[in-house]
Amino acid sequence: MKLVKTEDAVGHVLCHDMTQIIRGVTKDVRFRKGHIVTPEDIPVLLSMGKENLYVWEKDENMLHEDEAVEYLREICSGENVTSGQPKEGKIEITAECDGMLQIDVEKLYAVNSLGNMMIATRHSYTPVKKGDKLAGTRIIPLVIEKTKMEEAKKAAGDKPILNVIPYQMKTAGLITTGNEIKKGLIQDTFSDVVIDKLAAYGIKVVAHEYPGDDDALITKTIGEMKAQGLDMILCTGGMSVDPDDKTPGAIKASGARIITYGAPVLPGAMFLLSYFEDGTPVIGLPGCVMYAKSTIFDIMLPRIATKTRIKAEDFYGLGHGGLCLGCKECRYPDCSFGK
Ligand SMILES: Nc1nc2c(c(=O)[nH]1)N[C@H]1C(S)=C(S)[C@@H](COP(=O)(O)OP(=O)(O)OC[C@H]3O[C@@H](n4cnc5c(N)ncnc54)[C@H](O)[C@@H]3O)O[C@H]1N2
Ligand code: MOO
Repeated sequence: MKLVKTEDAVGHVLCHDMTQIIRGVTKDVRFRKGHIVTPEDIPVLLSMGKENLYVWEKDENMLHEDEAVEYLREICSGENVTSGQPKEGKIEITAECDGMLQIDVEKLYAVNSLGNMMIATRHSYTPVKKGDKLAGTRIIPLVIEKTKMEEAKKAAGDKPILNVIPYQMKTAGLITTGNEIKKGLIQDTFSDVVIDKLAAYGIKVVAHEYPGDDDALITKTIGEMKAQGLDMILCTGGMSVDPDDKTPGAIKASGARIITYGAPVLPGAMFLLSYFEDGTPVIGLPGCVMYAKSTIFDIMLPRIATKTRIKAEDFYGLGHGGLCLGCKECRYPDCSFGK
C-alpha cells in the first residue's frame, strides 16, 4: 500500500471502499475496494475531499483481479461460449447456441485445486439453450501473483475446458419389438415417448418397424435401417431376461459392437448401447423408458445427439447419483439424477 496524490492516481487500484455523501442526495459507496482509478474519477474524488489516496503498489509480478480473471476467461472459452465484462473480479460464461455443455472435469478440478481462484459450472453433458448461464469464475484475493495465473493456464492445458456442442443427428429408425404390439393385442404406447424425446434434440423418426419378438427379423430390420444411412437406430422393449426378450441378442447379431448391456442407473438398468464401425449407434431401450419420466435415455441422449462417442467407462461412474427419486413433479435435469 502506498499514498499517492489523487491527480497522480490514474491506473492505480484503490485499497478500500470510498463513500460519497451529498446531503439529501446520497450516502453510498462511490468507489469500491479494488477499483482502478480512471481520469473521469479524479474530479469526483477531489469533490469527495480525497486529495490523497491509498493505492496498491504497482508490482509487475502481481495482477489485479480484473486482469487475472482474463486468464480464467481464456481457460473457459471453448466452442460456442461467450462471456461478459469482469464485475468485481467475476465473469459469467454463457452459451452462444443450443447444445450440450461439455466440460473437461479433470482440468476444472486441476485449476480449482490451485486455490485463490475459482470456476463454478453446471454439470457436464447437460442440454443448454442459447443465453443460458454455464459458469461463473473469479479470483479470490484482490491481487494475485502472475505466476499463479500462468500455473492455472498450464493446469488447464491447451484446450479450453468449457464447450457447447451443437446437436448433430437428424434422423432415427425406431424398431418397436413385442408380439403383443405386432398382433395388436395392446396399443403401442412406447413409440410416442421416444419420438417426443428425440424431437427435443431435432431428431426425426423417419423409419418405424414392428418386427415382434422374432430376433432374426429384428436383426434384419436393424441392417435395413443401417443401409438407409440413418443417424441412429433404436429398439424398444424385450431388453430383460424373459424367454421372449430377444432384443439384446438381435442387436449383437446385427454386427454392432456392444459398449454396454446394463447400466448402474434406475430406471434404466437394462439399457444397451452399441455402435456400428462407422459410429452409428444402435440402442436398446428397456420398458422403463416408456413409463418413467426420466431414465438413462435422458442422461445419454445429449451425448448421442451430439455424436459424442460414449465408452463403457462413461457408464461406470453413473451409479453415484444414478437413482431417480421419482418425484411427483419431475424437474430433471435440475436434480441430482445422473450427476
Ligand atoms: N426377472 C427380472 N425381471 C425384470 C428385470 C430383470 O432384470 N429380471 N428387469 C426389469 C427391468 S429393469 C425392466 S426396465 C424391464 C425391462 O423390460 P423390457 O425391456 O424387457 O420390456 P418388455 O418385457 O418387453 O415389456 C415390459 C412391459 O411393457 C409392455 N410394452 C413393451 N413395449 C410396449 C409398447 N411399445 N407399447 C406398449 N406396451 C409395451 C409389455 O407388453 C410389457 O407388459 O424388465 C424388468 N423385469
Ligand atoms: O432398465 Mo429397468 O430399467 O431399470 O426399470
